[in-house]
Amino acid sequence: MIQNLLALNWKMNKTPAEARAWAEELRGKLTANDTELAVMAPAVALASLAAHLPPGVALGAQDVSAHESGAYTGETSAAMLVDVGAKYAVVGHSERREYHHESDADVAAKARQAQANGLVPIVCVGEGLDVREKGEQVAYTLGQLEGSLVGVGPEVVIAYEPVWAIGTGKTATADDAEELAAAIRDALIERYGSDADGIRILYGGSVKPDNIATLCARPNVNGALVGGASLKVPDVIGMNDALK
Ligand SMILES: O=C[C@H](O)COP(=O)(O)O
Repeated sequence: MIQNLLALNWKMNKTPAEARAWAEELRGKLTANDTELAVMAPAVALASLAAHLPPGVALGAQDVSAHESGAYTGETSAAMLVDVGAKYAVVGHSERREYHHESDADVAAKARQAQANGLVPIVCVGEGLDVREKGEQVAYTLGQLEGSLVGVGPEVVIAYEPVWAIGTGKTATADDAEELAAAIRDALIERYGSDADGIRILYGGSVKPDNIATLCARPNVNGALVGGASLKVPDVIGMNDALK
């Protein structure tokens, strides 16, 4: 049995003070279940969250540099993220791929750097609407996965996020999510053999308290990467409770 991961991606929302208020509101409201909860916060809010998150809630970054250290203005290294208490780093989110032109090779380099420093990369893949309309979502997503995992070990989380479902209110059906998650699982088994058994595959794209249970009930979907619904504590409690 793979433990579900509820990964909250705040994107570019919440100042450190707002992050602290969110963490304090969450305290005492979380009921124990078998789901791991993790917050992917803006880099400047990580220290504040590390000090105020309820025990057991993990911390993550939304990106990480592909470089160890040095003259890379504006970047944050994996070692810095580990030092501030992060366990996870999202890499290859579709917004990074689109707005920052990150290639699969860039994503793989970031994932390798994360792993080299003890961070677990959450590698994002998923097709756009044009690909989906042509029915080529499986081949496209597996191609992205292959390129994004070059040299990357099995200590990884995969997030399948169809771009057409992100922030649009359009959710993939549970069948859509499972189709891709099962294909991703097969590719991971081919790549890692039995080491792939525990790899979590998340679904992301307009996940909310009222659809998360259905999406994550499928055998190959082991949690969710949530954007919009991660910002308000009652929604987070609702999603966490729905995964019981
Ligand atoms: O990282 C999260 C995804 O981009 C999904 O965002 P969303 O839940 O706002 O659709």
